Amino acid sequence: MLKSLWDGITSYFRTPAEVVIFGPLASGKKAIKDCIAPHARYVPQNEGYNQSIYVTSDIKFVLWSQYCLLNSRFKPVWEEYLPKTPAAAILVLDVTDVEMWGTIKVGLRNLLQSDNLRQCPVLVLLNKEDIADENPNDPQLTVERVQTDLDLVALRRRAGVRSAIWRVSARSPESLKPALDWVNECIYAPVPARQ
Ligand SMILES: Nc1nc2c(ncn2[C@@H]2O[C@H](COP(=O)(O)OP(=O)(O)OP(=O)(O)O)[C@@H](O)[C@H]2O)c(=O)[nH]1
Repeated sequence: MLKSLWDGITSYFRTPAEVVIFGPLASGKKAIKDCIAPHARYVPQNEGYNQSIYVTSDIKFVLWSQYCLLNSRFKPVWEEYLPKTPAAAILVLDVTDVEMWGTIKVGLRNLLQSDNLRQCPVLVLLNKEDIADENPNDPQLTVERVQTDLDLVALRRRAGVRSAIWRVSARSPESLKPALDWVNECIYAPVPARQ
């Protein structure tokens, strides 16, 4: 009883870890957030930039849609509105949206290399694998292609950050288990990034 009261008090004063979930429109960011933290509370925002915030007692989720990600002229916006030192960044892509990929990959690579995200762990989720599996002959993104186009290996080597990439489905919580373990580890057992 005393311990849970103490845990409650300390979590009230603790600064929540910030997790950025970003990606193109309708790729499944909210669905993924709902799998990670179904009871997180929505915090209404006054300003736009397609940002939504949800909080639990120890994590603040910042969800960003495509609007600002496509073009590096929005760099001042990323720099101002993205958390400065997020505990983890989760890029959610629709694995079936190959057409969109050609347009957004450069913007996303630049964003990952921005000062805000360059040194934080990056998890890429190729979401909606259930649809891709039902239509195996339709074009779909591969782990290798996304990894290469985003230069994830180079990013990891340069900044010493952790990165991972998985195909998942927000409709199948089992497929998300390794990804969620990874996020937990980033938040609760962080490895300091190289300067
Ligand atoms: N089949 C399938 N549908 C999914 C999956 N994930 C999300 N969806 C659906 O895709 C649509 C968009 O999902 P959201 O979670 O709202 O996507 P979002 O990226 O938060 O959307 P915006 O905030 O509008 O950019 C919804 O109809 C979801 O039910 C998935 O893994 N499989």
